[in-house]
Amino acid sequence: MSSPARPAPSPVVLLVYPVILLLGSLFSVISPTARGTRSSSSEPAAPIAPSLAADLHISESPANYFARKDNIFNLYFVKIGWLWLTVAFASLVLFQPAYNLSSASQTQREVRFRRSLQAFLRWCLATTVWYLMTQWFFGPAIIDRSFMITGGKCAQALNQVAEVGLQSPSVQLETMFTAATCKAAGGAWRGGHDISGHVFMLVLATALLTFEAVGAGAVAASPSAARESEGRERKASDPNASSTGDVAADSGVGRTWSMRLVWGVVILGWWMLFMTAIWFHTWLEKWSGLAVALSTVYVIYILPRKLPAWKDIVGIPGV
Ligand SMILES: CCCCCCCCCCCCCCCC(=O)SCCNC(=O)CCNC(=O)[C@H](O)C(C)(C)COP(=O)(O)O
Ligand SMILES: Nc1ncnc2c1ncn2[C@@H]1O[C@H](COP(=O)(O)O)[C@@H](OP(=O)(O)O)[C@H]1O
Repeated sequence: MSSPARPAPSPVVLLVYPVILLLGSLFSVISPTARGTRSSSSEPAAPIAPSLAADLHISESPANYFARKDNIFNLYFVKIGWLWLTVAFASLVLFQPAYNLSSASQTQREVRFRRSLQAFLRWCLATTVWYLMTQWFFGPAIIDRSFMITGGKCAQALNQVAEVGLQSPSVQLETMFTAATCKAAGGAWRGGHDISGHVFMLVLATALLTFEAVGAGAVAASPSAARESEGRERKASDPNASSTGDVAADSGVGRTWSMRLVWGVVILGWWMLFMTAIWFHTWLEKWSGLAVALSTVYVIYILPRKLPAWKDIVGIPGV
């Protein structure tokens, strides 16, 4: 039997994302530093080009540490952001009582096993969308494909190929079909609509962790979970049950630190989203990244509340 529905975050919490983007974009327009950086471009100031940061060589003369592409948080947090999300997500499933199979009754085990499977399924769904959008979609990722479909190309690299007169330029050009290969070849990825991968990934990862953490946290705070931990404490005070006591103590530490890890990733993710909103991309590119991420969140976390058949498959965190 599954537990009764618990308070889950209202979809209204998702408003935090447009608010962050709005504040960041407004700051980028109002702040003399941000405007000064942008106006130093040889490109027209408006509309801000998709490859603005690349064109401005921001990392070479940063107006602000967070405007540098090589800032430590970008390199070791956002650029491997899905790994951070995965570790934080896994820590919830491993250490939160909502999922913990040890010292649980048979019925609790069944509920928790189902919850764990559904949590894994939600992670798989989100990972598949992330992967198709940013890494691979039967070749270049969807973000790269949409950029090219809207007229974007690898500008300088194309010129170089033409100037040097390479024997088979078409072969060269085929390798310029992603932003990464284009930039690696010294080209400029410009001309089309470049959905912000950072906005997409940061919104999806932080929203997902928020929904999961609130769901798991609600179970830990519910009366039935409290009764369980009381039971564990009684066993722990029993000298014949010392090993059970160790498990209870371990899970207490794990539970606390998994939540700290999750909220640490979420808060840093929100901060980096704010930085992206200030220093990178056009308004439209930020909003399109946001729209794709929120649509994914809607399907995985909001739709199951309205569609029982879908809820039976993907579940609701903590239910
Ligand atoms: C039709 C069938 C499709 C099947 C698809 C299945 C997908 C399965 C994928 C399995 C992958 C497992 C992932 C495991 C988790 C990881 O840890 S991946 C390794 C860490 N890598 C990252 O976190 C990369 C994150 N970075 C990005 O996504 C991008 O850099 C960016 C932040 C979006 C920015 O992109 P830029 O190009 O720098 O602008
Ligand atoms: N918050 C941030 N901090 C540093 N660099 C950022 C950033 N947000 C976006 N960028 C950089 O801006 C470019 C476009 O990002 P995206 O399309 O993913 O939103 C990427 O450059 P590189 O691809 O040259 O690293 C990315 O690293």
